[in-house]
Formats: sequence, structure tokens, C-alpha cells
Amino acid sequence: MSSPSESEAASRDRRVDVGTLRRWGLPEPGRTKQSRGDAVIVGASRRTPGAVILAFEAAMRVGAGRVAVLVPGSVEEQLGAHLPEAAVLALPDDPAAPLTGAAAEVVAGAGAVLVGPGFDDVPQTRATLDAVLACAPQRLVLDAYALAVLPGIARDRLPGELLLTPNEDELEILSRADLDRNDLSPAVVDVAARFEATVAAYGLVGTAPGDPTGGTASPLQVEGGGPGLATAGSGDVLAGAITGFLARGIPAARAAAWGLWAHARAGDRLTATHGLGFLARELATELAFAVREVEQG
Ligand SMILES: NC(=O)C1=CN([C@@H]2O[C@H](COP(=O)(O)OP(=O)(O)OC[C@H]3O[C@@H](n4cnc5c(N)ncnc54)[C@H](O)[C@@H]3O)[C@@H](O)[C@H]2O)[C@@H](O)CC1
Ligand SMILES: Nc1ncnc2c1ncn2[C@@H]1O[C@H](COP(=O)(O)OP(=O)(O)O)[C@@H](O)[C@H]1O
Repeated sequence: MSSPSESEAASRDRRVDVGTLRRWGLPEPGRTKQSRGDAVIVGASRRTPGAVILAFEAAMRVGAGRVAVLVPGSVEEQLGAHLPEAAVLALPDDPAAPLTGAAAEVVAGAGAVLVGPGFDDVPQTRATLDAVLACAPQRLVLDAYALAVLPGIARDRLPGELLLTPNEDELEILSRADLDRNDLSPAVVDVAARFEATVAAYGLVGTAPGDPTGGTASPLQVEGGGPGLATAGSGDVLAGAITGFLARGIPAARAAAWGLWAHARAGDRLTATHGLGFLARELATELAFAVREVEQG
């Protein structure tokens, strides 16, 4: 058994603060959009079309070069009018149909693909995720309804680098035990091991077995954040930010930690001026200032 000082030192090692992020650094952006990385966001429904806007902006604000959104045909036109910087592509009318043409190409070519924001139907999400997997995405982030369908998918159909961004309810769905809402660490560790994935939630990063950042024994702990982050659309922003860092070429556990830290820092900055009265879209905008703060140090 480790002594108290050993376990304190181990816990310090797992803490991620601005100094840690400066040590890790960010990949060189290069000269072109392509060299900053491509991401794809797959989601949206008629009820919640804006979730992909939040995830799109978050991925761009953390420095991804190009972000495409892949959405149901019923909202494609509407979203196109709101996303002048995006490639907006329609999913097939039949969710069970394969992706073809530009949709298949962007999914196969992107450094990171996020599935989930704004979907509101389990069978449709399952069919769309199957279609995305058939294009062999390089790195995959799953959020919201995509997490509800994850337990039914064989691990070997998913890419090696798999990242999950559950909220508390989704963590409970994925976890084998009742969730202790006062201490999410055991659930984060359990879900990371069970799904061989990186799990990012509430300042914690659970790492997949064999991850070079240090196994699954205890999660990385990312400082900052607070109850202001519990606002509609906040999870869409977090998932988009992590996808953006992943698209830039950062390995999964570090991309998760960068995303959680920038999201929390954005929340802290907005709480200082607005109290609880800020919107998720403002969190997305603020991410750029958070990243800048690390770079300027
Ligand atoms: N609720 C909100 O205020 C907002 C929701 N948004 C989007 O709306 C979608 C739904 O979010 P909510 O938080 O309302 O989610 P719900 O409260 O409907 O569901 C929470 C989670 O439970 C699981 N689930 C739901 N129905 C299920 C079923 N029939 N079988 C198995 N698992 C099921 C899913 O993993 C889901 O993400 C998400 O895609 C989210 O991105 C965003 O657009 C922003 C605002
Ligand atoms: N009270 C809180 N303290 C710290 N972080 C929080 C808090 N509430 C939410 N967050 C952060 O914001 C993210 C999104 O929160 P939440 O609103 O629960 O998700 P969603 O938008 O997916 O329903 C969480 O995963 C977590 O990282």
C-alpha cells in the first residue's frame, strides 16, 4: 500500500493545470487550413438543430482548420444559413443507407469525427453511427444519444482512438454500478476500461488500458469550472472543443484534458462577469481566449 505522501504525489501527477498544458504545448499550426486539421460533426434534429452549431464553433475556436457538419436533410438548408464557415452536408434520407460522395469522403479523411450533438432518436442515431463506422473514421468522439447506442456496438468496429463525453446521466447509463454523484471518478475509470476509450467528464479524464498517459488506475484531474457550466448546450461545446483538439493531432487523453480545461476556463471567465447568466454559445466563443492564455504564458 502506498504511504500518504506517495499517494499525494501520485494525485499531483494526475493534476492538469495551465503549467501542464504549456509543457504539453500544441502542434504547430503550419501554413494552411489543412495542416491545422479537419473535423466532422455528425448530429442535429428538427428539435435541436443548434447543437451542431455549438460544436462547430467550439472546434473552430480551439484551432481546427476545417470543420464539416453532416446533418439530416430536414435541417441542412437552415443550418447552412447559420454556418458560413462550414461545409454543410446532408445525411441520406434513409438513416440505414450508406454514406456516399462528399459525406463519405469527409468522414474518412477527417482527423476527428464527432457523432451525437442534437440527435434525439435512438434508432436513427444507431443507423447513422453504423454508416459513419463503415467509412472507417480515424478518431471518433461520441456524445449524447451516440452514447446510448454505444453498448450495442462491438469494440472492434470502432476506431482505436475512441473518446466519450458523457454527462452525469449518460455516465450512469454506461457504468456498471450505481453512479455516486459525489464522486464520479470510479465511474469514469470503469467506463474507460469497459469501452477501451478515453472518457472526459466534469474535470476528469479516464484513460483506456494501454494509453501511454498512464493506464486506468486514476483519472487525470483538470482544474477549474463550476456550476455555470451546467447550462443547455454546454456539453455540445465541450464535445466540439475536444474534437477540435483531436483534429489538430493531439492524442486522445491530452485532447480531452485540453478540452475540459479550456471549457472550464471559459466558464470561469464568463462567471466572473455574468454570474450564471451566460449562454453555451458564449462558452464556445470564449474558448479561443482560454487557449490564447495558455499559449501566451
Ligand atoms: N436538453 C437541452 O436543453 C439541449 C439539448 N441538446 C441536444 O439534445 C439532445 C438530447 O439532450 P437531452 O439532454 O435533452 O437528452 P435526454 O434527456 O433526452 O436524454 C439524455 C441521454 O439519455 C439517453 N437516452 C435518451 N433516450 C433514450 C432511450 N430511449 N434509450 C436509451 N437511451 C436514451 C441518451 O444518451 C441521451 O443523451 C442531445 O443531442 C443534445 O446535444 C442541445 O441541442 C442543447 C440543448
Ligand atoms: N457543476 C459543474 N461543475 C463542473 N463542471 C460542470 C458542472 N456542470 C457541468 N460541467 C461540465 O460541463 C459539461 C456539460 O455539462 P452538462 O450540462 O451536464 O452536459 P450536457 O450539456 O451534455 O447535458 C460536463 O461534462 C462537465 O464537464
